[in-house]
Amino acid sequence: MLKVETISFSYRKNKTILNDFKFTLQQGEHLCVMGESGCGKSTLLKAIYGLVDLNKGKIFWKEDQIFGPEKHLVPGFENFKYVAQDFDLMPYISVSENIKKFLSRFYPEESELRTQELLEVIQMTAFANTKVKNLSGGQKQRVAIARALAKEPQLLLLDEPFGQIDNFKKNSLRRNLFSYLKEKNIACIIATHDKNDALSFADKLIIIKDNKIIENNAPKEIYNNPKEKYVAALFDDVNELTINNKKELLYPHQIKIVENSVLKATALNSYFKGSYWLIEADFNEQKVFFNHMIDLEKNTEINLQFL
Ligand SMILES: Nc1ncnc2c1ncn2[C@@H]1O[C@H](COP(=O)(O)OP(=O)(O)OP(=O)(O)O)[C@@H](O)[C@H]1O
Repeated sequence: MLKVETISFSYRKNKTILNDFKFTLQQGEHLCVMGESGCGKSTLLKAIYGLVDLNKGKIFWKEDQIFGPEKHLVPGFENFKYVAQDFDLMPYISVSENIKKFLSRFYPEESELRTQELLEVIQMTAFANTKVKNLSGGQKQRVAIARALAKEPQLLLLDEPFGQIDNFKKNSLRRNLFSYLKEKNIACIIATHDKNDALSFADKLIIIKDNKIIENNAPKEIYNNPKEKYVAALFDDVNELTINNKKELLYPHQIKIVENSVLKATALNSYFKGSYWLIEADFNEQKVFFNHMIDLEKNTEINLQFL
């Protein structure tokens, strides 16, 4: 189990990046970390892996304390694997060889089987013999994940793991990888901007704002009861409306057009989203965004209902 005990960290004096961060994670659990760019997601992963020296607090994995480079000369904690945004692969050898480098040379048959298994997880079997230098950014990212899994870690730290992968591949890869991790009971912490990583695959979600953890809960709870616009906006376009002198946060799917209502609005723009349209409208001089099956002409008068 991971215990992050009230840690603080800054790269420079007077600029705290992680301010009193505190949370736990059980073996096999998946945690997503979200927050605006520069809020400290990558720094948190580095701190957990032992790549920085904390100003305050302690981190434990089970009974072992994780130390930074001052006390632990070989960077990184041995039971963890960290896939950073720059993947650090060996460019002049093949995809298979990159994975095998991390497996035992003394058991070539097992090593081959394990490599095949991991190639399937990252959907790169067809590229087994391709040199890494000839891969795209997204393919390199997948090889880096496979390499991190070669010697099964107890905790996998992933920084924007699908950032360079196209949507088509991303969804099936995500399903593959996270079910593989669950099957092997490998805990995972993912720094991400992608709500799908959090909503569909994480057991827990942490949200960072102004260098502090402002949410730590099940993703569904945070999504359904966002405390503030910052939180809701990580998931979707969000409307912050003043209704009867009270501020309300509504996602676009929580507003719909009805035949009659006292809530009058005027359509301004329609944006095609594939299976629906996102309508921008004026509601009492406030902008509202909501989903609708068809597009609306500019200046169409509409009646709204808030769900
Ligand atoms: N090596 C460093 N030295 C000094 N400051 C740094 C260093 N690395 C990051 N920072 C600063 O620390 C803050 C947090 O950076 P970090 O990379 O952790 O953010 P992030 O949430 O992962 O961002 P993104 O979503 O854009 O990847 C930023 O203000 C960044 O400029």
